[in-house]
Amino acid sequence: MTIGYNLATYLIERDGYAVIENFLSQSEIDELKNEAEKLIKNMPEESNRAVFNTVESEAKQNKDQYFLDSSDKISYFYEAGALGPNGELLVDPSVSLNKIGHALHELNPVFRKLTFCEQVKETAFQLGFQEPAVVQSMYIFKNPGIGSEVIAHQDASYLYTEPVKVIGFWIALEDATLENGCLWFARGSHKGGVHRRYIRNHDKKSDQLLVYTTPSPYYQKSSFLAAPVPKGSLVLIHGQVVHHSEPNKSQKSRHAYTFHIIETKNTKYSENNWLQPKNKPFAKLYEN
Ligand SMILES: O=C(O)CCC(=O)C(=O)O
Ligand SMILES: [Fe+2]
Repeated sequence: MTIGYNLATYLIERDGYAVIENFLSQSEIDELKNEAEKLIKNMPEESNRAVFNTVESEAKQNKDQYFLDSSDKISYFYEAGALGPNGELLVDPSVSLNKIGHALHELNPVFRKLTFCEQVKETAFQLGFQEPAVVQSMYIFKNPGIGSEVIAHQDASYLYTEPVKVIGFWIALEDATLENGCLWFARGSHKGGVHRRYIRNHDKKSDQLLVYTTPSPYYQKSSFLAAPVPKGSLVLIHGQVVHHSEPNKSQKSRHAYTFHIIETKNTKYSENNWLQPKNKPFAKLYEN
């Protein structure tokens, strides 16, 4: 590891994010990428395919029970341009996916092993987590030419606890560059509270199962700094820091594995969050 935990903790407090290079070795990267390839080979039948796009189809996504149901499954989310009206693939399967989620850390042995490894536990411990739980995980593809933008957001809008204590572990499995859609951060934006929330809709007459509490605030492009990182890097993302990524217009993919941990000690996990524990509590990081 090229930066120590004291520095990482300091940077997260100052900027809202920190990069730890060489968090994964090449063989660990290969293991995760090979496993993702196997998952692609097992993709669902046409009739069970869903699109994930944060830009055009907020409303569509809200209606989408598929998203809600993915919390305890290995579900596949496609790029908007990848599927025809009947779920038929319009592009090669290897570049069709936006992401796979949200329970890889529970259900897939390879992703489980990495998520609950000593290095991850040590990182959470150094960041001051006392009883962290892993709540969700995603394999993000950001495929060449088709990988869509992720609009500016705070992770705490989705994974709200009181008080707020959520950290994203975002691990680059390929070099993330300006060209292929690296992360961008509004430095210091984690200090201004949670700007809006994404919650379960209590209006049972509405066909929107999930809603934002307010429209997205306007975030000035000029306040964001790019965070290009080499493969193997861990980017630690404070739950309140505003971040986004551009579409991938390059010829190179930008695979990443990401998961989120919350503090469970002396916090309350919001019952309004889209993601709720089903049948069993969230997996405690130190006990697995
Ligand atoms: O990979 C991306 O482009 C966005 C990921 C993200 O927002 C997250 O992991 O919290
Ligand atoms: Fe995020």
